[in-house]
Amino acid sequence: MPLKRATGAASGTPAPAAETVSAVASRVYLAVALDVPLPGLFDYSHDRPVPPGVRVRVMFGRRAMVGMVWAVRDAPGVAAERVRPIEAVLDDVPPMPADWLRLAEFAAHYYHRPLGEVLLPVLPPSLRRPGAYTGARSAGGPVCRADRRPGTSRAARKRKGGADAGAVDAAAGENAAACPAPDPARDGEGPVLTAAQACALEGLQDLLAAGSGVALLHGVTGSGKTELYLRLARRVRAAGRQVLLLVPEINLTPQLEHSVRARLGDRLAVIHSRLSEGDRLRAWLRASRGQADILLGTRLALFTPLPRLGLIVVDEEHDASYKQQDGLRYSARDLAVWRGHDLKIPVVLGSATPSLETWRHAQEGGYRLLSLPERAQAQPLPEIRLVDTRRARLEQGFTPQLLDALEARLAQGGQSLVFINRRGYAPVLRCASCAWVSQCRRCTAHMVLHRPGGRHVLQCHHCGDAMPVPRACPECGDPDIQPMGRGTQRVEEFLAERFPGARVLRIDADATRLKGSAEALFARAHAGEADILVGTQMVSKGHDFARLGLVGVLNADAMLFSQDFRAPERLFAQLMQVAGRAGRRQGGAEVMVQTDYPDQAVYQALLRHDYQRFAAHCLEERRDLGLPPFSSQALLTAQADRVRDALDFLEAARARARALPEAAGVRVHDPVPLRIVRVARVERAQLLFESDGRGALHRLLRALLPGLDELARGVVQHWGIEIDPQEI
Ligand SMILES: Nc1ncnc2c1ncn2[C@@H]1O[C@H](COP(=O)(O)OP(=O)(O)OP(=O)(O)O)[C@@H](O)[C@H]1O
Ligand SMILES: [Zn+2]
Repeated sequence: MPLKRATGAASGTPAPAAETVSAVASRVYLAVALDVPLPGLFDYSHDRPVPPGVRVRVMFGRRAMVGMVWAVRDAPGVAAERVRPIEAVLDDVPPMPADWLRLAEFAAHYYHRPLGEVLLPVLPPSLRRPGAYTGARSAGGPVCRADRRPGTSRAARKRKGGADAGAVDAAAGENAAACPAPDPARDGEGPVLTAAQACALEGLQDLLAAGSGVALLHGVTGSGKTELYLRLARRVRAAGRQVLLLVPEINLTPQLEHSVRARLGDRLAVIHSRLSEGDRLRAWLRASRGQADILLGTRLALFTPLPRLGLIVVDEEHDASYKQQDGLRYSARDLAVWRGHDLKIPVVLGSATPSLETWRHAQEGGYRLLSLPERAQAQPLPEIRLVDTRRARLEQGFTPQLLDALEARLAQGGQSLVFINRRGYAPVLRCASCAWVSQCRRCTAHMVLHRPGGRHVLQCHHCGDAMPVPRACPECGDPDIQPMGRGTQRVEEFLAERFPGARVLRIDADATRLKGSAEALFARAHAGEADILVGTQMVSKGHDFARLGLVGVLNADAMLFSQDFRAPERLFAQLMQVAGRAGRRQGGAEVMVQTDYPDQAVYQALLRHDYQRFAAHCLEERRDLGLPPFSSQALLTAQADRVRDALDFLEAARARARALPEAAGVRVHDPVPLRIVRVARVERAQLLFESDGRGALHRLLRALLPGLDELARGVVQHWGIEIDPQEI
């Protein structure tokens, strides 16, 4: 949050243009939300009322911006002659619906952010650019262009015997009769359900019949959760309602999109951040006009208006990707539960390894627990082995046992996956004579060695800085500088050398940077065009690889000794998920986890595939320590040139918080520097607030936050607040 936040009055409207002053008397005042880092709403005037949820173009200072009308006011919050008129009412889409406005209002309130920072950034980019709107609908502009895409023009729809644009728009209302009945030919498709699936489906149908409530579908990997989502979606659609299906990763959308299309037809829209602006707008319009029955997407799809919404499904609900990590730091899972509650519609959370927050709700009866304890195709869960690396002779990080297992799979023509959650070639470069290491100039982090296409470069994963690899040690001149440790690229190189006949395919953030490349790589993996996959967490979840029989895990111990209290929970989930990719169609699958610490509780629970015991153990520990889900947390973060300043600011904030009457029942910890204290030359620190009850925490923040700008001025560059932080 920048420092220049207007304090006090909600109105921060800049000085008026001279010609507006005389017109003031006959005007209506509008409270407009703008995406600027200032609290409150901004007053503008117009010659007639504009309903809430309509976008308007306004001048803010000298900048033209798109804002959203929040309310019509009787009188402005500042002197009437200072209020500027709006420039235009953007009527290319109907006003945002009331339930959408409630969701945004809740998010702004709960995450302690200005309304404008929620309402506008969640819209498709073309609806927020002041230059994009070109007058009335018929005059063109992005919405009009999106509507005229080849094949969906009015004429094309007429040719297909479909409705014209007006009729399709009408379907956007509550009018269920306007959506075609599901194609009966598709209805019978799909496998015969297993007994557990049938039982869970019954439970889910009860939820639909009841009209609302949250269910946790706890199903082991490969238990056929997706099948149940599809069946449920079909029922909801048959009742004329829409379904919102959330997935954590963009890369999981093609697989699910394919299943949805095959089973439910084409009234589907897909939204994620890698779409082109045009495609994103088109999908948003189809969903918000009610022309799509199913909306499939990543976290940002949660904020799509859906006029007939009847069900929300959050797949892999435990996944950290549901948490937005910048701007409005919201949890799409938590907001999905809120939206379901607000609309009185059911919400289904699915996972093999539910978050402890969700698990606790299910244990205490707040959520309905439905279980799929076995795999759908009668395959057993893969056998897990811990390979002790303490006395092993390692070859490039691989134990002989893992190499033998890879060789055996290759001989059988099976597919294997080597999982290492570290991209690049090697995490650091080191000089053998003077112990120089490749340090980022701008961050307290090492520069990672990368080898794109055989070239060597050093790259910082925190600030993006890159530089060529020095020919010799910059400190002592010794040419013997060596990569230490390994990442996916080095593993790929080693395996290709070690198993010359094998097709080795690496899938990580670097290999999938170009648009469409992820889809192509996953398609090759699914088609069995690779013998050994090398991948990061990107490959570890959700994918239904048919031939994968062996999973080898390198470097799992890196997460064991993290300071973060959620580290064991995350490690366990990650290992269960990656293990779950193996043996989904044939038996005899195995998972080998290399570790120096085979006795650790997390590995012992993994051996037994025992989520429940592990969860019970973690919850007990959390209860004893007063950690979430038994308490609520918020993090105040500060960024400054020097960490001392960030800490001083947080110390002052802490003193002020403790002096407030609202501090009763809230634990305010000591400010601490972040583990990676400097990123891009900015130093960072944080202060943790914790309380047994959510209410007390939020009351304290509401009393404290408005005064912090004053404390921050001249001391820190930015401060921010994060509610329910996932990383501490
Ligand atoms: N009743 C069934 N009979 C036969 N096959 C089924 C049945 N239900 C699901 N399947 C198949 O089982 C496989 C695993 O199902 P699915 O991918 O839905 O599992 P999942 O529970 O979502 O797993 P994960 O948590 O690993 O994502 C899929 O190939 C699916 O087509
Ligand atoms: Zn850096």
